[in-house]
Amino acid sequence: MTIGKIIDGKGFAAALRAQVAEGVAAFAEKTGRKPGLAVVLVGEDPASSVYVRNKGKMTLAAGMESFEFKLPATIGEEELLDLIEELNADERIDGILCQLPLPKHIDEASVIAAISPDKDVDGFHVVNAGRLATGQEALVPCTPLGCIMLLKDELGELGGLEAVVVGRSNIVGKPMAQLLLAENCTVTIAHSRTRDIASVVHRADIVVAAVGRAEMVKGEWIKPGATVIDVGINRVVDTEDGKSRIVGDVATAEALAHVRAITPVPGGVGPMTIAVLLRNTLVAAHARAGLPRPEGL
Ligand SMILES: Nc1nc(=O)c2c([nH]1)NC[C@@H]1CN(c3ccc(C(=O)N[C@@H](CCC(=O)O)C(=O)O)cc3)C=[N+]21
Repeated sequence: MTIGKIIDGKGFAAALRAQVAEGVAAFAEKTGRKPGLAVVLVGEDPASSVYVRNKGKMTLAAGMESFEFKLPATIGEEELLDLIEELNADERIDGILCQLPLPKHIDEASVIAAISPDKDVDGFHVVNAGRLATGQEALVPCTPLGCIMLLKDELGELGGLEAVVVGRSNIVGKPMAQLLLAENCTVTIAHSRTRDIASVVHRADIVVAAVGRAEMVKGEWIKPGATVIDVGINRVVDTEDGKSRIVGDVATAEALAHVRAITPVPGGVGPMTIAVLLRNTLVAAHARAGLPRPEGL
């Protein structure tokens, strides 16, 4: 039995960050300032804290300015909205990311709506979602854009291919479907109410799994030769050694016998998300400075 290729998302992300760093240097040369990214973290979730720290490090490594705001979980919505207003008005800041999920007493939609669309490097604002859906220039959500970059690198032209996105979230599934459509794929979104999901997935040349359920997509669902992008990051406890590890939404070991190529977890889509965040911040900085989009990004 042949075995598929494992896509090196980690390596691709490192190359993208290096490319962003070059663009940052050129931007600083032209404008006399560095692009700036503000990350807002509400509450103490340890996994989120680690992730925010990594983002801060990589932001600095790319030559940008990093602004971190750690707020207590008890902060009121008004106070958070006031901070976002300050960040919107701060000329040093090109990108604002408010880490989700937020505590239950804060309305996420209101917080996202408060971020200036021009600084919305997550691409979560309805203005950016609408621009993406209507084919206008937009800030595009980092994870789906990273997935498209990996797919184009692996497959070249995507036009005419059958793509199935499993999951319909606003942050991954829906924008992923829009991006695949913009690449002229035939796009299906499957979800928890889809009937016979196995046979829907089996049609696909491209499968993007973004449901947040550990190893839910089985190997035999995959059409031979399909390319699989696994967006899931699920922490599971190993029944054998009791240690926790991270697995994707795809049963990778099974799928490997069927795929042309597949992203691993970890080391696949996750690192791309952060690299694209830096890319989006550089793109936002150019737009805010009235400069054309940096080439090749
Ligand atoms: N407004 C907002 N924007 C986000 O983009 C956002 C968010 N909120 N909330 C949390 C999720 C999670 N997220 C990850 C990004 C990279 C990795 C990553 O780099 N993972 C590595 C390491 C995994 C590990 O070992 O923990 C990997 O997959 O190889 C993981 C998770 C962005 N998020």
